[in-house]
Amino acid sequence: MMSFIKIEDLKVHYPIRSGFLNRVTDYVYAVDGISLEFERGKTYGLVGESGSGKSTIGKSIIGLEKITSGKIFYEGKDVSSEARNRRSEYRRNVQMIFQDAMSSFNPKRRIKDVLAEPMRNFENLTPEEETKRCIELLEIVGLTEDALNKYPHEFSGGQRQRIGVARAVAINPLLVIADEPVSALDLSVQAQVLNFMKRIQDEYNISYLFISHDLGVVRHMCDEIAIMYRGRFTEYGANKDIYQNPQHIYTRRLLSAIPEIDPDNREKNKENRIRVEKEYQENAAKYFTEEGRVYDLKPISDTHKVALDTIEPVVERGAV
Ligand SMILES: Nc1ncnc2c1ncn2[C@@H]1O[C@H](COP(=O)(O)OP(=O)(O)OP(=O)(O)O)[C@@H](O)[C@H]1O
Repeated sequence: MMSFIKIEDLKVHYPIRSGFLNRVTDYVYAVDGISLEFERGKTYGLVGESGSGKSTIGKSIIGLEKITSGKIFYEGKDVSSEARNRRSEYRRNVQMIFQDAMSSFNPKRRIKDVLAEPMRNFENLTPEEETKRCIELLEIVGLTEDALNKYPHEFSGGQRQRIGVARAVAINPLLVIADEPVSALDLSVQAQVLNFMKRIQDEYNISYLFISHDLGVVRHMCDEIAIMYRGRFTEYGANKDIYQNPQHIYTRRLLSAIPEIDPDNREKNKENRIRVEKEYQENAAKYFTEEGRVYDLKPISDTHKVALDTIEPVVERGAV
């Protein structure tokens, strides 16, 4: 299948300023050379600990963050500079769901206006058509028409997140970036929101870039998964490969840290964790540079899966 969006060697380096003259003294290599392709109807997971650069990737794709270098292609066309233009064709097709819909919605606007905003920006609908579409969207995410005239604070966290999902798909985009869409919700509500996301995906053939630090949720949602560490992918592959046959020591370490629910397996799990941690401590030098950054990874197959023997030390760092 052909990809419709292609990210090529994306870098976002933030300058760190210090001293009396406020000079740039160093950079945060928030995103440090990642490549990714999106196909229709698939879910791509970005996992990694806090600060690994997940949100920065999402924000760069949707044009909220200025990219330092690299390119974004949409249907084969270089849109790297268009990504920041909120009215561009590319931006119409890329929407976002934030972690906390409450803070991303204007509290003084009714749900109808929240939902209709993307339609007003990109489509010429009559007021009747607009209302009809809003009601349809609410129904898809399990809410009723009477929500239209209410304000964001009148809804629970889960309901607001569902409204966020409805808003993101209001104009039928190709890609929705979901940055920790359920992390702020109770477990039972999480499942509900995730199920709505899946249903909408089936209905509209949407692709998701699903950003999360929760490996359980990612396993449930994603077809392909990238494991991030300090701005780079340590490993990228199909869900099954990542969970059943992780190649990189960092991936194995992350997976071994998932709490074991089944009491029968708890002891085995603990032993595994100790073994992986020992392996990690002994071998980290092979996989990370002295500054703790990941060595360059060479894609070896269609799914870009990383094999350890292809990891080579980086000789020269590409600074900004
Ligand atoms: N505007 C900024 N200026 C300077 N540094 C920044 C800026 N935004 C992010 N960073 C830094 O870039 C790195 C990556 O941040 P990012 O938010 O992308 O990580 P993340 O993996 O999404 O983490 P989290 O899960 O905590 O959201 C972090 O070290 C962060 O401190």
